[in-house]
Amino acid sequence: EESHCTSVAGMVKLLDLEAQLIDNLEDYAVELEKKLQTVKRSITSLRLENDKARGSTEDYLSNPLNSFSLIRRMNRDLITWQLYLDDPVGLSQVERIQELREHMPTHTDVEEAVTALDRIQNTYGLKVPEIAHGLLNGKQYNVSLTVLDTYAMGQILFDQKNYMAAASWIYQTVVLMDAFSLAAPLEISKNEVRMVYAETLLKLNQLADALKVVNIALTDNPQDIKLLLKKSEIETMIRTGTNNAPPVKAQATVGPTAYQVGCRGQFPPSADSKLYCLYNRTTSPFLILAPLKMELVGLEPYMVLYHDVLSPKEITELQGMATPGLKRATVYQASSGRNEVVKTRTSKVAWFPDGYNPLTVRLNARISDMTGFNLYGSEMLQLMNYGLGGHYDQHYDFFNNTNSNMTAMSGDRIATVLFYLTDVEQGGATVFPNIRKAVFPQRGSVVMWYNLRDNGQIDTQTLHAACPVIVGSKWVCNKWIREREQIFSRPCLKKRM
Ligand SMILES: O=C(O)CCC(=O)C(=O)O
Ligand SMILES: [Fe+2]
Repeated sequence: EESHCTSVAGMVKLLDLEAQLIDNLEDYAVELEKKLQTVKRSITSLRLENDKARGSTEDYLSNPLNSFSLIRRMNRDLITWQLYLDDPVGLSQVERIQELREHMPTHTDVEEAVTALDRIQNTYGLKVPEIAHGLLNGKQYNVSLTVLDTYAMGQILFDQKNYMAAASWIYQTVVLMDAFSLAAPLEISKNEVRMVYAETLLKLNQLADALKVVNIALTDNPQDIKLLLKKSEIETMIRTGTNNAPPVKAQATVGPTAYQVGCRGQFPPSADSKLYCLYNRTTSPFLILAPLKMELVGLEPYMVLYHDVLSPKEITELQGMATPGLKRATVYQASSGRNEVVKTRTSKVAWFPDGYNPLTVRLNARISDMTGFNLYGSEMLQLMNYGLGGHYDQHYDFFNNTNSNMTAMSGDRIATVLFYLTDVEQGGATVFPNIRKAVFPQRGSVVMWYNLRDNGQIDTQTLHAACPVIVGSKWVCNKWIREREQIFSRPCLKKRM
């Protein structure tokens, strides 16, 4: 599975593909036009001859040449016409669509895109009508959804049994239908949508509302059998107090979770006076020559932010290196002992060995300078690009030492270094809900934190997540540093727990 929507860079080729589809449709129109012109031209000359004859039928037919010609064309030409009309237009274009379909997004891609948009809505507490009109998290964009978009959202959320969300999107579709006129073959009927809306309300046990919707539809189409049947079905349900839908849980009215608050940029600013900014000239000798702007973000866990670490040229080179090889990111699953594609991490990644090229060598040297860690035995550099609503749900980067096959060689992930290659217009923060810290991507900056405590134990305060991107193409470069090589630079300290 290609999983198109999980990286912005990976979706670029879709636009190219769409252009090919449009060209193909145009070729089809040209073919159709040619045939149409042929038919029209023949009609003119045929009618001319026929009119002339009918002006003086006897005279016309007395001439042997006329009557011969009439007999001949009504037999032989007619057969030719029949064959011509029967010959399908644009078969090669129809075949071309079939070929192109292989590279097109699948139903699974659409489902993933629906889930992503729903995720953006939930995480940031957005309203469906606002999204539909291009108002995203308080910012108006010059783009809006069509009724086909909102209808697909509703239908697929319905199929996923997310009836609450489905109802909002289908209601939005009913509302939008007054303003939209769809052209064949893509038109949908208002009745069909109302019927689906009623069906969704039934799933939510809102019988009276469902009946109202059916009644409104009936005023437009009093004779519609399906609607009449639905009406009596709902009336029976109301009378007998039965509904085959399972009871719905009341929508929780609790406020946003700490994670959601963080994603929305609503954690209070830190009042800790031990947190400050400085030029780091000490972590490694190189920093005496080239000190780095450092901001202490937190002490437990230790977390720092470096600014202006990557140059625009380096960023462009990194993106260029990664783009052709981007693959859906995976997560280590303890249950299977393998790395697997999961719904909780939607991005694409490309891995680069330390000595891949001069840039990776330089980058790794810079990581050592910033952290004081020896990277021998650490994991490869990961270059990641997030896509539509791309995120990484709350997780820890450490394996936890019970997991011996991943940690046997080089130990656990003592620290994480995360470079931000791009600014993200909206969303996409890295959030630490337990310590109530959120780091928003800034092109060229780096966040680094310790996943293990001084005594080598895992630090559960490092729980973190990549919030869904709302608008932007979020690129990060990640390095997971392993603990074994740090035995002398950061020995386990028994006394501090
Ligand atoms: O992209 C981010 O903001 C965080 C990524 C992350 O946590 C990870 O890759 O482990
Ligand atoms: Fe992480």
